[in-house]
Amino acid sequence: MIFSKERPFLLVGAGRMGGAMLSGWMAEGVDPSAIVVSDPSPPEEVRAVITGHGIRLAPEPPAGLEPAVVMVAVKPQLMNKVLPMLAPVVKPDTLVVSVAAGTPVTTFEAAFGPVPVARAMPNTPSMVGRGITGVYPNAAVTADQKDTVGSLLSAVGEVVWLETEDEIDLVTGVSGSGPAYVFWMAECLAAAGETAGLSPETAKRLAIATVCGAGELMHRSKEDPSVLRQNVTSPNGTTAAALEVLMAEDGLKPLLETAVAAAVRRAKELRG
Ligand SMILES: NC(=O)C1=CN([C@@H]2O[C@H](COP(=O)(O)OP(=O)(O)OC[C@H]3O[C@@H](n4cnc5c(N)ncnc54)[C@H](O)[C@@H]3O)[C@@H](O)[C@H]2O)C=CC1
Ligand SMILES: O=C(O)[C@@H]1CCC=N1
Repeated sequence: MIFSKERPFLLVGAGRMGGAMLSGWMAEGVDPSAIVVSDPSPPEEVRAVITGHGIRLAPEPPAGLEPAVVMVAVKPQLMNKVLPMLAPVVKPDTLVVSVAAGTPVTTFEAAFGPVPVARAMPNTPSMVGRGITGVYPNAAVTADQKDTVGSLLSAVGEVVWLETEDEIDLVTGVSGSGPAYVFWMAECLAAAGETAGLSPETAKRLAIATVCGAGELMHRSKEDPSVLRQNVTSPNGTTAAALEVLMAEDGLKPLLETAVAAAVRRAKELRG
């Protein structure tokens, strides 16, 4: 890692995403004394992680800090306010990592000069070591810095290096926002079970266990998801009956395509 107590890792914004990664890093044994968090009001559960590990917390980037890495994890709409506050601590060799949807590399270069910038798009399963992050580095990112970003992100899940910055918006639509689609599917499955006549508790329990179990099976199996699907589907059986609805021309596939396209479009709008 290129950061240390003297030249720390500064996390700016420890909310749902920043906090999820921080929790993941603590679980993986990253040195808490090499981390500084700047956030005026982190959520209670993230504050507990910060204080529990004795991580330095400040409402603003502490003056005089010379971070080796700054990770920006605030809302894209706050960039105008946060980047000028960060400018004094970003040194020419500070690696700036942004997880913000939309905000392009040029915004960071305009704020800090020709510094190394890596745009990353993680997701909240990073909290349990099962995230996936797409990363696009600008030309100024050194091999050591790339290694550090790769190690940090792979400590909390998988890493996909991207060839072009435009791909970040696509990653956002698929895996950045994707966990919410899966949670919604679990909610809908539970609601459908309730409509069918199960108690709310049982329907929810069945839906959650099914989504988690199918996810874990897909994770551990070497088979393609389509094979795992076929393994559930007896000819002329119950699954086939349900899949006929989900796989219809106006079924889940076009719906998800429309949903992902909406997320990608929103990511582009957030560029401002
Ligand atoms: N939540 C998610 O699943 C994902 C979020 N992202 C990106 O992460 C960024 C943050 O999103 P969330 O964590 O969901 O939002 P959030 O609202 O949960 O967290 C934002 C944090 O920023 C803090 N903050 C506000 N003003 C600040 C300032 N001046 N200096 C430092 N911190 C400040 C807030 O107190 C809060 O803790 C966004 O840009 C989003 O696009 C990226 C991938 C997934
Ligand atoms: O909803 C959002 O804008 C952020 C980016 C990806 C997930 N959450």
